[in-house]
Amino acid sequence: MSSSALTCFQKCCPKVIKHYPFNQKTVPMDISAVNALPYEDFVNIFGNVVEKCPLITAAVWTRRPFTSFNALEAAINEFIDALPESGKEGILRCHPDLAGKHLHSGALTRESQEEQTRAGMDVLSSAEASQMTRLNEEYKGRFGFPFVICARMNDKVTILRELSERCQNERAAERARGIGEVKKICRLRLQGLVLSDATNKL
Ligand SMILES: NC(=O)N[C@H]1NC(=O)NC1=O
Repeated sequence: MSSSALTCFQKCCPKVIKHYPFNQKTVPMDISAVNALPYEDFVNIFGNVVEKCPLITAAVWTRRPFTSFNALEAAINEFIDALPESGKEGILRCHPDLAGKHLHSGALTRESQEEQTRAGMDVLSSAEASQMTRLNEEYKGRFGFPFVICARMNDKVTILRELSERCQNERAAERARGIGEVKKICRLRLQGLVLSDATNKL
């Protein structure tokens, strides 16, 4: 972070600054602190609100100033909605499998690791783990992109049920459904970084 931006950010949000660097967990900042961030810091902080898609964050930076948390979220969602279907599928392909090999090897992003662990993906019985692997493969074979669901809004029972049911859908419906889940994941990740609008109007 440049020194002028750091000073500005310190003024805006003194509680957050002690948590620098930002790739670690931080106290949520207010929207004026978000608007004061230079491009590099903005991408460092928000680059993974859509899993492994910092391009989205980089593009959305040009939409500042954001009037509120909801405006920031809306800018991200509008960017996603404007993508061609191939771009939306690309976003889905950036997501790791639920309960996949990377969960146990520690190769997931911090956010994904936390979400999957919270949903109990790391403590599946061997029967559940085999079912998950089989259905994940079936899903990818049918659609050409991985099954995506907001793990923090589900548990292992609902995830397995949804995975099994959604394998039966049409590709376009599943693409739209997966993108809807990406937006839910994004909203929850943003809530960990930015104060919500009740406390946060410009
Ligand atoms: N495949 C998939 O849904 N992955 C994810 N879902 C979620 O909430 N975090 C993820 O990494």
